[in-house]
Amino acid sequence: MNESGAVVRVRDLVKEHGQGESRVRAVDEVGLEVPEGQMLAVMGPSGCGKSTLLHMLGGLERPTRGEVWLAGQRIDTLSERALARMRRRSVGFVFQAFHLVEELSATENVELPALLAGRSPRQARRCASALLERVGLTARARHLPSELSGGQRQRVAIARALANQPLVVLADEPTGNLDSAATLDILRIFEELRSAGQTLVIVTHDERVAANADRLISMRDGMFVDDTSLAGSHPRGLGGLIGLEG
Ligand SMILES: Nc1ncnc2c1ncn2[C@@H]1O[C@H](COP(=O)(O)OP(=O)(O)OP(=O)(O)O)[C@@H](O)[C@H]1O
Repeated sequence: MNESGAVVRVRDLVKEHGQGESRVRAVDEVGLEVPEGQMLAVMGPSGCGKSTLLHMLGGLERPTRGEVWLAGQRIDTLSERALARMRRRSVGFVFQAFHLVEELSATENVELPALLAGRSPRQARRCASALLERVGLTARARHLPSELSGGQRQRVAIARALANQPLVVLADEPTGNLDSAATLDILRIFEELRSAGQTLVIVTHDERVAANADRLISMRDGMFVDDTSLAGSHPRGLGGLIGLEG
């Protein structure tokens, strides 16, 4: 956290891809503060710069110009090594295509980031088992990703993103590959995380995902064209959202 109370803070952020004639400004002079515990949804037409923004927030891409701060630490100027360490410890990523390790079971996929962060095998196993229970997948813990449905895979990916108790979860189209029922499961998990005070930034094309957020930013041509608070439009801390076993 910094003095403004923001977990994520960016200033005058610009990202240009390519060179010369083919140069594209994907993010154009953007400023943003995400307070602790906020669930922020980012929407906008394809190619408007949503993923590029998310990647910069999590240190997966460096800005062309501007600053990115995570919990009071400036991250865009870190060395590659320090940046990788920061990502491992402080950011949980969830992608549309899941990106699970196909050779590892659900449990092993969730254990991996905990082990990489230096936890003992026993601690990592305990953490994975608690997280898989949290996303309703205890009964599938030994299954390989290929033996799971899309919704179940994404639930494993969310458990993995939470393994190191990240400062922020960054999700890029988390329901983009899922049917309605699986989308609802993911929404319930995000709601549960929000109630627990987890800071989340979710890039989505899905109105239902956006409607569940505290705040909605609309992007166009690399810029923010709208920033609306949705807090109060739905109750916080909805009970009975567990029971996702399946
Ligand atoms: N590595 C890259 N090299 C060149 N151009 C890129 C690269 N990544 C993104 N772009 C361009 O930057 C712009 C923003 O892309 P970005 O993927 O951030 O958009 P998006 O809003 O996430 O789109 P979508 O909703 O389709 O995922 C696009 O014009 C895209 O073609």
